[in-house]
Amino acid sequence: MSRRLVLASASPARLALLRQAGLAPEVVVSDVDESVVTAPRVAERVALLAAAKASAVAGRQDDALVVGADSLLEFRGQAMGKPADAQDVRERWRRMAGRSGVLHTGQALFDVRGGAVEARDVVVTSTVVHFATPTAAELEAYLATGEPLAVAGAFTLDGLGAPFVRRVEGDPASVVGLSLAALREQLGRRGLAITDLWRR
Ligand SMILES: Nc1nc2c(ncn2[C@@H]2O[C@H](COP(=O)(O)OP(=O)(O)OP(=O)(O)O)[C@@H](O)[C@H]2O)c(=O)[nH]1
Repeated sequence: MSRRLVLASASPARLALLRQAGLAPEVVVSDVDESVVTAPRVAERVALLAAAKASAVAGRQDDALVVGADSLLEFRGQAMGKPADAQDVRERWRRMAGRSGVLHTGQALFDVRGGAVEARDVVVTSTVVHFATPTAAELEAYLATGEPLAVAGAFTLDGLGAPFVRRVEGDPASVVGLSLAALREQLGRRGLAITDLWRR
C-alpha cells in the first residue's frame, strides 16, 4: 500500500537523497522560524526543529507521511548552522581544520490520516566528521563557489567540500541531510516498508 510522502524541507540535498533512494516525495517547505527553537543540547535542538518543521506541514495535510529535518554541526560545544557570511566561513574553517565535530541531524516522521496526526516519530543521528586542513587558497576557492554559505557546518560531504572531509564515523547520509536507515526504521514502526514507497 503506497502512501503520499511529503518532504517538509527546502533542502535540495534532502530531496536528492530521497529520490536517489527511489522515493518521490512532494516538497512542501515549512515556514518555521528556526531562531525561536532553543534547547540546552544540540541533539535536542535538531529534534525539536525537525518536529516543528514536520508539524507545520502536517497541519496542512489530509493523508500523508510528512518528513521534517534539521542539521547542526556541534563543534567545541557550539551549535553551528549555516554560516552568516564569508568571514564566518573563514573563521570556522580556521578553527575546524584538522579537528573533528559532530553533525547532528534530527528527522521527524509525522503520519497524518484523515487530517489528524496519528503518530510522531523523531530520531537524531549523530556523525563524527573529521576535517582536513584546506590551504588558504583552497579555502578561498571553496568560498568563491558559495557552497559553504548554504550548508550547516560550512562543509559538504557530497559536494565541492568533500575533499576537505577526511572521514566520518556514522551515517554519511545523515551528514548530507537525512538518515535513510533511520527513515526505514521510522517507516517500519508505522508498519510500512520503505520499498513500498519506491517510485512505481
Ligand atoms: N549537500 C549537502 N548539504 C548539506 C551537508 N551538510 C549540511 N547540508 C545542508 O545544510 C542544510 C542545513 O540547514 P537546515 O536548516 O537543516 O535545512 P534547510 O536547508 O534550511 O532547509 P529546511 O529543511 O527547509 O529548513 C540542509 O539543507 C542540509 O542538507 C552536506 O554534507 N552535503
